[in-house]
Amino acid sequence: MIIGVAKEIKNNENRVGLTPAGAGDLCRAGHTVLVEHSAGLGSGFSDESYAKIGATIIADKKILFDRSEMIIKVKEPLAAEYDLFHEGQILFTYLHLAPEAALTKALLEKKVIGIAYETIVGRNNTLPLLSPMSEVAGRMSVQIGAQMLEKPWSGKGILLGGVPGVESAQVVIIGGGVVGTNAAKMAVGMGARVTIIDNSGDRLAYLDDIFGGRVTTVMSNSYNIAKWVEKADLLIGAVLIPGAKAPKLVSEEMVKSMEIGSVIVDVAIDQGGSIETIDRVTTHSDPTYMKYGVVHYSVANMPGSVSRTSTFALTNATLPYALKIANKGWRQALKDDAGLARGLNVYNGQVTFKAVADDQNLPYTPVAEILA
Ligand SMILES: NC(=O)C1=CN([C@@H]2O[C@H](COP(=O)(O)OP(=O)(O)OC[C@H]3O[C@@H](n4cnc5c(N)ncnc54)[C@H](O)[C@@H]3O)[C@@H](O)[C@H]2O)C=CC1
Ligand SMILES: CC(=O)C(=O)O
Repeated sequence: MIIGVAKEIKNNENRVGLTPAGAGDLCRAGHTVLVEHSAGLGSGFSDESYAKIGATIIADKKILFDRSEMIIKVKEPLAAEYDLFHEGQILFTYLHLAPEAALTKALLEKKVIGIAYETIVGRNNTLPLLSPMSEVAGRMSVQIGAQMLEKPWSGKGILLGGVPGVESAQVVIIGGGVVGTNAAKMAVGMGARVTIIDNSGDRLAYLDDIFGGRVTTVMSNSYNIAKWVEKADLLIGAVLIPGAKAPKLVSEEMVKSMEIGSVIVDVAIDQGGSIETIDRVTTHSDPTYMKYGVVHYSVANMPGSVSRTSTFALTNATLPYALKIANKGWRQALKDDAGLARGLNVYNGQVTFKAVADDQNLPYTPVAEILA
């Protein structure tokens, strides 16, 4: 198969879809790997490092897209990229289609085979291609939140861990999955008081166990959320209903109840955001805005700024799937792996992921029908 690794164009998106080692594995399996000129630079990989393992460097983005049977990316395509795709081309990347009507329309019109990293399911119902970036973003959410609480960033001027004789900050995390657990690890490590809110009793029991009483666990309902949002110095949004728009769990009134200079980091922004006052996606170059005196941070590609760590972690997870798709062809690979089949979001002008179809009022075609 001819596989194209495209250079990312999103603001400060420094990751790349494959490391040279990953590209090398695909070349050794007999595939042709085309890498867009300078695609790896943001993650510290030169064109030469890809050329050395047998990949071909392509200077022109359009030629790369025209020649490739499968495009491997990191982020969902932006408007400037829509026209580059062609019918029957496989797109293997994060897609986050539920809140992105224009992108969905473009992929349907182009009849792209869109396999989304974030909806592929692994053993025990895990999300193996989302998890590594959720680990990164969860950890980052606390270091970013800690900085935003500093006065020069319009925060209330408090240190997350406090000091002896002065109380530490209250961190409230809504969603105790991969992002939430990693955020809690960092916040506990920095000495903050930490509360995790989730709607799964099993998950809360697990978190209570692993943190050994160093976090408070709370069942998710609007009463509890309102109570804890009011107390939060740093509020982290980390909920997910796979493939669907994030539920808006924190209302405008709840945000108004927060103290001036408190901080919200809504990691769930890539699925549309879980906080009512998060009304825009921000960028690494302009990451925050103020509403009701509260700092709002809503960057949808947080791991893009710690690109070297993230690119290694992402390729570790995606490569086995990329190899399956390339070796067997997409159809057989999906037939052989029901979890990979859950990644198919669009095919030949049809939406094949139910939550995306429901959120966008579009007709839904089950993957089983496509594979029959
Ligand atoms: N902004 C960024 O750069 C990044 C964003 N993300 C996003 O972060 C979000 C969270 O991802 P993960 O932690 O991997 O998902 P996950 O599936 O591991 O965890 C989600 C948690 O939310 C909980 N949940 C669902 N509905 C809830 C409700 N009504 N109340 C409370 N909890 C609820 C679930 O029980 C689960 O524990 C996703 O939208 C993901 O795409 C991930 C990486 C980077
Ligand atoms: C998960 C995701 O959207 C990201 O890593 O950017």
